[in-house]
Amino acid sequence: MKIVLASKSPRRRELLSNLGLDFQVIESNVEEFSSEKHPSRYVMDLSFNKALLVAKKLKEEAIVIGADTVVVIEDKVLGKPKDRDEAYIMLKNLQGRVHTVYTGITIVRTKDFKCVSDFEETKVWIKKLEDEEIFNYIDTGEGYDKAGAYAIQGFGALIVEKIEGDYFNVVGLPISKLFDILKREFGVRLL
Ligand SMILES: Cc1cn([C@H]2C[C@H](O)[C@@H](COP(=O)(O)OP(=O)(O)OP(=O)(O)O)O2)c(=O)[nH]c1=O
Repeated sequence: MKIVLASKSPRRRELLSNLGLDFQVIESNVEEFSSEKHPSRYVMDLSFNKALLVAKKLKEEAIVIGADTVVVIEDKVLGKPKDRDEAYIMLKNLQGRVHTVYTGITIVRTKDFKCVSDFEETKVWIKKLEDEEIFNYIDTGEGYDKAGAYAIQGFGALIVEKIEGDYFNVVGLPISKLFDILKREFGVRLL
């Protein structure tokens, strides 16, 4: 069965490639908007929009995977920072505290448009940071296209104290949950 990743994220691509999976990438370029208020429903809704848009364009039989990641602190949902000031505000808010990373995933089968959505959540503790450290971190440039303005897989590893839950979920794709769904709901076995 052909597998399509509906994402422009190089991280998601790399995580799937690491598993030796043969798949195609088609960006969805969908507008990232959802009226859902709860983070878990919000990320599932956006992942659904991404996967469905790509699935509708395909002529052949395939399984399409969409995902969306946000950082949530108290009731605030943080996406990607639009500039340096916003990155600073996000990191200042995250430092010295715990937050939750939510990733929603949706799998759509083009044959019958069976859709399954789920989400994963991981708690992340960021160390207390001096302003100088925050600015130096922003200057690495790696946080701009990442939810919450940091990348745990890069220099961000230096500012993370600990996590509770799936690491890959923070990077943007909860691989273990994804394969459970592929096996259970679509009969796709990878092991
Ligand atoms: C918190 C965190 C997020 N991220 C990334 C994962 C996601 O790619 C990104 C959140 O943006 P998303 O909107 O989820 O994804 P995207 O725009 O990169 O790609 P697409 O919509 O095409 O699938 O933040 C990290 O890489 N490391 C981290 O530590």
